[in-house]
Amino acid sequence: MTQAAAWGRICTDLQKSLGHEAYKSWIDPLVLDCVDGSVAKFNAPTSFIGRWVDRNYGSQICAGFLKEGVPVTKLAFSVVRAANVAKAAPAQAAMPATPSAAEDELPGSPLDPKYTFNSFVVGKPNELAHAAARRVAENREVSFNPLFLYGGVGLGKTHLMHAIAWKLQEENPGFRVLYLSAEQFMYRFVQALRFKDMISFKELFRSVDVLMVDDVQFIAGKDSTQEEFFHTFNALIDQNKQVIISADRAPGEIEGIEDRIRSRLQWGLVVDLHPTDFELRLGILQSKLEGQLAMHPDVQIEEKVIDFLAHRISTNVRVLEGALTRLFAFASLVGRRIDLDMTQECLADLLRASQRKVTIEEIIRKVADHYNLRMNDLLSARRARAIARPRQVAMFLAKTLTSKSLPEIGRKFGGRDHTTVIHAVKKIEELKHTDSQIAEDVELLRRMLEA
Ligand SMILES: Nc1ncnc2c1ncn2[C@@H]1O[C@H](COP(=O)(O)OP(=O)(O)OP(=O)(O)O)[C@@H](O)[C@H]1O
Repeated sequence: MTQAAAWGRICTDLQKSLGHEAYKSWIDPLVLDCVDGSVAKFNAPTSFIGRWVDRNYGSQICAGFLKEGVPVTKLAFSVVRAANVAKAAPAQAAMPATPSAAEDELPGSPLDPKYTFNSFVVGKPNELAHAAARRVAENREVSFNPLFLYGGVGLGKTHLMHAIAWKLQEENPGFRVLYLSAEQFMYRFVQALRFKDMISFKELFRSVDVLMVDDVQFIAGKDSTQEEFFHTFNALIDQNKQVIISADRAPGEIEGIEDRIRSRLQWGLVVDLHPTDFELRLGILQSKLEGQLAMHPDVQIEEKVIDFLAHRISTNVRVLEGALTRLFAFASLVGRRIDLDMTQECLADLLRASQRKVTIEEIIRKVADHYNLRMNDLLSARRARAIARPRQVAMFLAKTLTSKSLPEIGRKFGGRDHTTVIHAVKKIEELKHTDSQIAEDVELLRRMLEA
């Protein structure tokens, strides 16, 4: 089987799962160059498209390759400008030029049809950001200007931005809504400078009804781009045109931007998307599960897997989504039902990476609380069983839940020798099999510490 044929079939699946619009905007412009080891190398018309695909569809594409028997774990993108893409296409016969051409005509970034308010799951951590986004999208009156949305990686900023853009266009046909990344803003600006076309650039950006700039932290440290952005921003706000900005941190925390810009960004409403909680992750997984089940009707999944994922993968929603995609691709490939064993086997790397880092201090505190002791008791030289046993439990947990060496653990427990730690670990290993109370205590503490 050739790589091109495999990629062709992956494209067919992607077209079905993403829908025509998203496929045309993001996947169609890519050309598979080759698969080199575990890396699939693509040519893309812009680095933005490459990064977007990697972030949003990377795990789905890797899962597609896996299903085709090609163990790809990473994607790499080289920028090949529109005119050269077709020439540089050994693996894909015909390369439609539409998206790159379209990109030249339209200054905005394409919107993903999947990112709507309907598909956005609301929970406590994002309810304010969601409410503000809806208000701006549904109200004709400009209420907060600018609306500044910020939050950590993969928490749904871009999803909300696209949802606003879709809603604005739906409610106000003919409205000029311009959505683009800060990187694209810079790219347009540099092009305008290069081709001495600043007048058209300024006219274009000042003629929109709504300007939406994603990932604005990108312009930090880029002085001329900032300057131009500031003028565009001011001109639009002065005309009472809505401006919506997103970033990975609050305006006050973006280093490398001028104070006047920072203060202007804070004029309107600044809202953040907090890290997800268990309930929100569960809700998101359940909504994404429907899509996976529709795509893989042959695959069955045990309900507790969803709970397990929501519990264990708390880093960000993109990783959570990627985990589900990978599980379904794997299950469909091997024809097995998704249960906890398969989940742990298939997602071992993700689960390891998202495991919370537990510190020895936390362990000592939790164990002391659990046995109604003071932390100092565990660090002391006292040998009474009521203190020595909990101390051994704490040492055992320090060895199994952290990557600290035996001497380091000994030092943290009141300067003990590493042989004392070895003895404690062995003792608790034994007692776990013979003393059900100890086994229960260790399990309970482990869960509390890893939660
Ligand atoms: N509340 C939510 N409901 C449904 N899907 C969500 C939610 N939050 C995030 N997602 C999904 O998680 C993925 C990542 O979200 P998105 O790209 O919007 O994150 P981001 O905050 O813009 O990340 P980055 O900081 O990397 O730019 C997307 O597929 C998005 O649909």
